[in-house]
Amino acid sequence: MHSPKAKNTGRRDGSPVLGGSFEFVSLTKPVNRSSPRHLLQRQGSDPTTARLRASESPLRRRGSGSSTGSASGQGPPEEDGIRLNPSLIGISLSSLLAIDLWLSKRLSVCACEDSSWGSVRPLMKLIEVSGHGLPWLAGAAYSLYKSDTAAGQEVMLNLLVGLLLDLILVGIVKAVVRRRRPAHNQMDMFATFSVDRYSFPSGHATRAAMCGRFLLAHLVLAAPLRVLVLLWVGLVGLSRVLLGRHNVTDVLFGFWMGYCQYNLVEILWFSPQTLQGLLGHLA
Ligand SMILES: CC(C)=CCC/C(C)=C/COP(=O)(O)O
Repeated sequence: MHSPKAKNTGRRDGSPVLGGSFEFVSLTKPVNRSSPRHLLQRQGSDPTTARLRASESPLRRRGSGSSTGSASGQGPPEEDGIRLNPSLIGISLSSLLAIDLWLSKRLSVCACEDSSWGSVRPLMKLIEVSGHGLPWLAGAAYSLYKSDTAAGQEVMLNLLVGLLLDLILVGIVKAVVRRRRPAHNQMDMFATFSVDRYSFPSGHATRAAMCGRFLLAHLVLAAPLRVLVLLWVGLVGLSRVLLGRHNVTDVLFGFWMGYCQYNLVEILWFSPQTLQGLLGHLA
């Protein structure tokens, strides 16, 4: 009788031949072997997923010098064994990541002057400046200084608070997640912080979403101007991907985060009384 563990008579590349005997691999227990076949399974049988894991995983990037066990012939460590169990969430996440990378690469048509839409790059960079933190901070501070009504000062002060909060929160998430910017990005942005070498989430997208909501809620704008604000928010997000600065998920998460940040600004809202109290404490 054939044993399920009978010698593999598959092809040289490790794939089984129809009619030959098959080896059964436990999906519930880590396999402690390091044959090329199992290494392939560990990377994901789909070559795209395998490549993605190698290029995306921070563990692999940061710990390239660390032993995975397989290279030293000791077999994969426990952690790798766990990856053998393909959960639905795991598969969905890697598929989403694969689509994200593929789509982002396809859409990065202004990543450099030689790209297919390279001539539009200056316009995209102009949109980038319109969503940069510096002009927004300077604009809000100037408006606060120039405003001669209490209501105007209150709104501008809270916009300033929101912008600072945005810089801090985005900085924290970028430093924690540490997702590198796409390889095709040219790092030629002006005035960046060190965390801005990371791409998740897009700071421009969070700012655009938060400021967009802020403007719509606190400025009395005619309908065409409201549409323009929404259009600007969308264009800032799109330009991040077209310029090759971000992957699509960086921008989508950025929009969501910026949307939530506005809620936080509303919760923290500084009234003139709170402000006077704070200033009184400081004086
Ligand atoms: C120097 C100041 C005040 C802000 C930096 C703004 C900036 C360059 C953010 C990076 O945005 P992305 O994450 O969208 O590339």
